[in-house]
Amino acid sequence: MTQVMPSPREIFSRVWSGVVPADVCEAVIAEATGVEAFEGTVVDRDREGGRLDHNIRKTLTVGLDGGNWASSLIVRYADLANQEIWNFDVNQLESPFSLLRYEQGGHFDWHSDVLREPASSNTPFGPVPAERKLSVTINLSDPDDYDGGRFEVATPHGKVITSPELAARGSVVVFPSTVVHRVTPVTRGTRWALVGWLLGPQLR
Ligand SMILES: O=C(O)CCC(=O)C(=O)O
Ligand SMILES: [Fe+2]
Repeated sequence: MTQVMPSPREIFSRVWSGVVPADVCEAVIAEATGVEAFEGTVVDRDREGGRLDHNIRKTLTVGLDGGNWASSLIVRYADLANQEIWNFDVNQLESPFSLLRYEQGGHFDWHSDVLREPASSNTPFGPVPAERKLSVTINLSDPDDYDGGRFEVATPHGKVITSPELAARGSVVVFPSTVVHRVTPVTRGTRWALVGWLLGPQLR
């Protein structure tokens, strides 16, 4: 029987289980030390910087500059997944990227990450509007340190995909930024995640 390869459009995420060593996860979390965390906002077309809405999102964010060493983790896995599956035209990491902390009750309801960035002149394409095309999450916490806080993806047909292998500390998930996803409420402890987005010229 011949196997029919799925279209990249039918592949909603690429997961690596436990690939980032625990001491590296610790070192990433330590980047938050002494940096002020701000409450994550949700997109509001009428308000620059978005708005707070704890029904949709309750996270604490530390912004890390694109030059921070941890960016190489995001870029590496985005690049691997992109070569393997989607082959999107991406050319830069959004800066700053995010170190997220979910305390008890922290969650991030169903959303996509699509965001049109203002025209930027530091791309090889000159001053073109950039779009988020690939999203990356790295699970930095030990699964023993929290309950809940599961990352899930929804397909366009409404099927929810939970990847149990993502629970292992140091697991990575890469997905097209258009893919709808969520993080279920943390019911105990603290969950840390490193999150970043690869940008590219506007889709046309
Ligand atoms: O915490 C996560 O794993 C995902 C966070 C997220 O979806 C986002 O920041 O857009
Ligand atoms: Fe997201």
